[in-house]
Amino acid sequence: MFTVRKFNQISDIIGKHLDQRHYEISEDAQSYEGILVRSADLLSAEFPPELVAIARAGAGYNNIPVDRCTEQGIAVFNTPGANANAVKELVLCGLLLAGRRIIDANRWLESLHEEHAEGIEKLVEKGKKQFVGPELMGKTLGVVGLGAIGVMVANAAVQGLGMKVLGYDPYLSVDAAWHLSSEVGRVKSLEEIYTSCDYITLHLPLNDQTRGMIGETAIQSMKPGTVLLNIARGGLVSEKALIAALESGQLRHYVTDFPDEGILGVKGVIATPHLGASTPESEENCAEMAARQLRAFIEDGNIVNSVNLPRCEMPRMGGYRISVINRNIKNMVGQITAALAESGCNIEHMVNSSRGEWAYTMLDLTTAPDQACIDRISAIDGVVRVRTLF
Ligand SMILES: NC(=O)c1ccc[n+]([C@@H]2O[C@H](COP(=O)([O-])OP(=O)(O)OC[C@H]3O[C@@H](n4cnc5c(N)ncnc54)[C@H](O)[C@@H]3O)[C@@H](O)[C@H]2O)c1
Ligand SMILES: O=C(O)CC[C@@H](O)C(=O)O
Repeated sequence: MFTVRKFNQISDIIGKHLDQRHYEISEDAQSYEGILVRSADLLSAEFPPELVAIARAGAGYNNIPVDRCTEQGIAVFNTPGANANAVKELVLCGLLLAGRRIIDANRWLESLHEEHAEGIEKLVEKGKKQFVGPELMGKTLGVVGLGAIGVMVANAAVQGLGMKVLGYDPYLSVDAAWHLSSEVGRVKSLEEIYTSCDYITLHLPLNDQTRGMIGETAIQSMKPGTVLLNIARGGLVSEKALIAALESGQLRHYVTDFPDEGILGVKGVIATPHLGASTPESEENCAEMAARQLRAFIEDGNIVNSVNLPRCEMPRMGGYRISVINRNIKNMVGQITAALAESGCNIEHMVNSSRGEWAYTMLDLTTAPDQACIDRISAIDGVVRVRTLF
């Protein structure tokens, strides 16, 4: 029996993969092997020694202390693409809201309704000229980050809205490149996005490299009246520079899913309360993918879509499986296999993968290793976690 601690409301579909006979899903357990989380902040959380994996039901994982997890031998997973369509739709909505001044017009209508009991139709026709707003067709959209969401937004804007689209992503994956429409122009610098786009939308992770990337210099190099959309993470944009730019008209609108007390009420801000992934479809997709990955790792040691460990899968073909997380330094596999030989264990199957500074090995053994054998492997310099999976 395993315990999984849930840190947010997560779709009940997780029960399909983490069934009651083998898993207890708890909101307050103190000892647990797995975590399921959405946006809860775990950055300063203390983890129990039994914890082996955290699955983030979503794309961004800046709420998880990934480096600390790796040092403690905890695998971190996310669910790339599982909520991309929901976010794409919110971005398209943001483009339309900002382009056509729909929010201001709606507010005005509500005030008319409060002030006038009748004659609204005449007032509507007279007052509508204040809300003339440009069409999107023919305008240029810059997409920063061409991952699961960025590609969908870029394709929808170029193919469905008739916009010109420029995309920037220095780390574009082969998979994303395959899915990107050939009508989307790829640029090599952010400056090209800033200087040539009417609308700019951000779809990249928040990390030490990207925090505050949209600051005064970036905003000042944009076209006057640019609309900036940020459904990715609030920290990508410097609030001080943003507010000054909205006040001066350098930015016409800031469409964001990450409002706070600093920007709410500022003219030109169109905000939603972190609704990007809040559709039944994406909540289910994310929960299902997160639960499936958690189970594959807890029970079989298999790793798919981890953000800190290499992809590594080996089908179960019998035997006694152990898994090892270690630093990616020389002679680790040699030392692990030597420790097994010393304990009289025969290896039937083995797989080893590395990713940057870390490596992962799974070994299926003919006989169950005893505790002395596990201790011997754990004692190898660079090994941070050894698990028995039988
Ligand atoms: N508002 C929401 O509810 C919501 C929902 C999903 C995702 N998000 C946010 O959107 C982000 C993107 O999600 P995704 O599913 O497309 O992720 P993804 O991993 O598929 O794509 C991210 C892309 O950003 C690119 N990138 C990384 N650093 C970059 C840089 N410095 N400049 C340009 N591109 C860079 C990567 O190469 C990758 O292609 C997430 O990290 C998350 O923060 C928000
Ligand atoms: O869980 C959510 O509602 C938001 C998820 C979103 O921020 C993400 O990064 O995928």
